[in-house]
Amino acid sequence: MHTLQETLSRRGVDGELLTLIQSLASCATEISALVRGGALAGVLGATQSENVQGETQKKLDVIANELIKQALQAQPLVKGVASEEEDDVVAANADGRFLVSFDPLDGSSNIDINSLVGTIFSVLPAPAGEVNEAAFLQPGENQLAACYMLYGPATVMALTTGNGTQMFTLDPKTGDFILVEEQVSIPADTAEFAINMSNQRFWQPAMQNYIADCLLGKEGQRGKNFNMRWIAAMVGDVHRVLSRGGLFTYPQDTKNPEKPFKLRLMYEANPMSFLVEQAGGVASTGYERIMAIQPEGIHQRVAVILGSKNEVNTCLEYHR
Ligand SMILES: O=P(O)(O)OC[C@H]1O[C@](O)(COP(=O)(O)O)[C@@H](O)[C@@H]1O
Ligand SMILES: [Mg+2]
Ligand SMILES: [Mg+2]
Repeated sequence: MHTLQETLSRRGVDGELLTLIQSLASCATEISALVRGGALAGVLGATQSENVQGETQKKLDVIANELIKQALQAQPLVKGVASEEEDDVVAANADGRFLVSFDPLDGSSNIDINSLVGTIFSVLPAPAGEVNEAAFLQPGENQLAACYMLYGPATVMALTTGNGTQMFTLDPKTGDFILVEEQVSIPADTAEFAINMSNQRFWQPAMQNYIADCLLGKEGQRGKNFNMRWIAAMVGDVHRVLSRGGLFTYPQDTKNPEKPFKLRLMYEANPMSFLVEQAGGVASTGYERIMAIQPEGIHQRVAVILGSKNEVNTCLEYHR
């Protein structure tokens, strides 16, 4: 049994980064307890407010955001934070070395139906000078660490500091995250895809054709039958991909011409891409590697295709 701290020390992770990751883990432990309390913890339902993206905030979105924001502002190593639920960058400590972007509660539509939700973090180095939006606009390749916590039947954390992807499970008795997998490895081949099929008529031809060929199964040119899953929480879908392989995508669509992409680069696509690549998978928009994108805004959205290497590469061939 190795705790998060023991594991990161043994792996030679920089002591300050280790301290920061422990703060992130503590936030997740608190959110996990609130999620478990459900209606009894007063965390279900919506608020009257909208976030910067025009989405109605759930109570738990706001509670998790405040909890994480306050914990990170109190952490001397953190210079600033950017959150899905904050319009602008929030300054923390001028001497801090790290910038943290986060999705406090991913899978918001699942909260009230007692289904999977999670939290996603991305850690970047803080440049010298003022903390403003420009400081955060670094490609995903610059990430020092990325992790998600999934509040499911068990609370789990997938973490990378750029040397493989590790998986931990929260021990409810001690409150420690315990190492359960030292090197996650996504199988290169899969017969499972994850996409919101209700948007099918709005996809671009490349994705239409790729999914159509998967659906033809054994009789089609792919020559095998595919299974489909959709959790409606990226944390849940990516966790399945890390656990048993698969292809997950939220592609470009024309449903709302002002919003051709759904997932956010800085606190969804980039950290998940880092975790997937470090587990041997691939993460692309269809046309470029997600982690190579030069961001233009903290709430920027991108198309995401990630998961098992050979399957994602097959999907990318349809985009060429
Ligand atoms: O409602 P849809 O179209 O199925 O979208 C589900 C997607 O939206 C998200 O829930 C967006 O994240 P938030 O819940 O943090 O806004 C993803 O986690 C998920 O993959
Ligand atoms: Mg999200
Ligand atoms: Mg969210």
